[in-house]
Amino acid sequence: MDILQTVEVTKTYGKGATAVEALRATNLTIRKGEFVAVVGASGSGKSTLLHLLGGLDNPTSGDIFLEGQRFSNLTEHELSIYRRRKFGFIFQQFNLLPVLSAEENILLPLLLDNRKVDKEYIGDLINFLGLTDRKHHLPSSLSGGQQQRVAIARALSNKPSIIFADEPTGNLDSVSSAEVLKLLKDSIKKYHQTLVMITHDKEVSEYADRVITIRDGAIVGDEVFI
Ligand SMILES: Nc1ncnc2c1ncn2[C@@H]1O[C@H](COP(=O)(O)OP(=O)(O)OP(=O)(O)O)[C@@H](O)[C@H]1O
Repeated sequence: MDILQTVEVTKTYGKGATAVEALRATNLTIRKGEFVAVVGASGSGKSTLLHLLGGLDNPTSGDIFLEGQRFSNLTEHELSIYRRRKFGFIFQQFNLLPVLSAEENILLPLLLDNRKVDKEYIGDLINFLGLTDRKHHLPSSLSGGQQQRVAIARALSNKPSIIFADEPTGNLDSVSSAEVLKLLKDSIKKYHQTLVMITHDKEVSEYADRVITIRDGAIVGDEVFI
C-alpha cells in the first residue's frame, strides 16, 4: 500500500538572481512498512525533502499525498494538526521537554491531541525500548542513547501513519548509534511502521531496506535491499 507520494514536487528558496532551486521535480512513492534512508552530500536537498514530506514546509509547486489525500499547501494551522495526528518525528537533538519525565515525553503527542492512552501499547513500547526502569527520569539524567530511545517511543506513541527521522544518531557515539539504529529498525518492524530517515552517513543508511540518493536537488538513485 502506498503511504506517501510526491508528484512533480519542487522547492525554490528566494527569488530572482539569488533563488536556490533546492528540489527539482521530484516523484517519489513510499510504501507501508518501508524503512527508507535518504542520503546525499551536504546541501543536496535532504532536509528540504524531509521538511516537505513531513508537512513542516510547503512545496513551491507540485503535490504531496498521504494515504491518497493531498496535504501540501494546507494552511499552517491545518498542517500542524496533520503533523500531530499523522506523523512522528525523531530529531538529531532529541528535542525532549526537559521538565517532563521520559514517560510524560512519550505520552505528549497523545495528550496534546486529547487522545485516550492505550496503556498496554505504551507499556509494551517502553519495555521494548528498554526504558521501563528509566520512565520516571528527567531527560537530563538519561544518556544520549536513552534520550533518543525516548524520542523513538514518543514518535511511535500515537501510532502515526509515517515517521521521519533527521540524522537520528548524529549526536551519539558509535556504540550508542548502533544500538539506537537497531532498536529503531526493530521497533519499526514490530509495530508495522513506515520510516523515512535522512543521513549523510553511509553506515547509517545500511540499516534501511531502501536507499534513495539525492544530488543537487534531484533523486539520482533508488535501491531496494530486501
Ligand atoms: N531557508 C533557506 N533559504 C535559502 N536557501 C536554503 C534554505 N534552506 C536550504 N537552502 C539551500 O537549499 C539547498 C539544499 O539544502 P538542504 O538543507 O535541503 O540540504 P541537506 O542535504 O539537508 O544539507 P545538510 O546535510 O548540510 O543538512 C542548499 O543549497 C541550501 O543552501
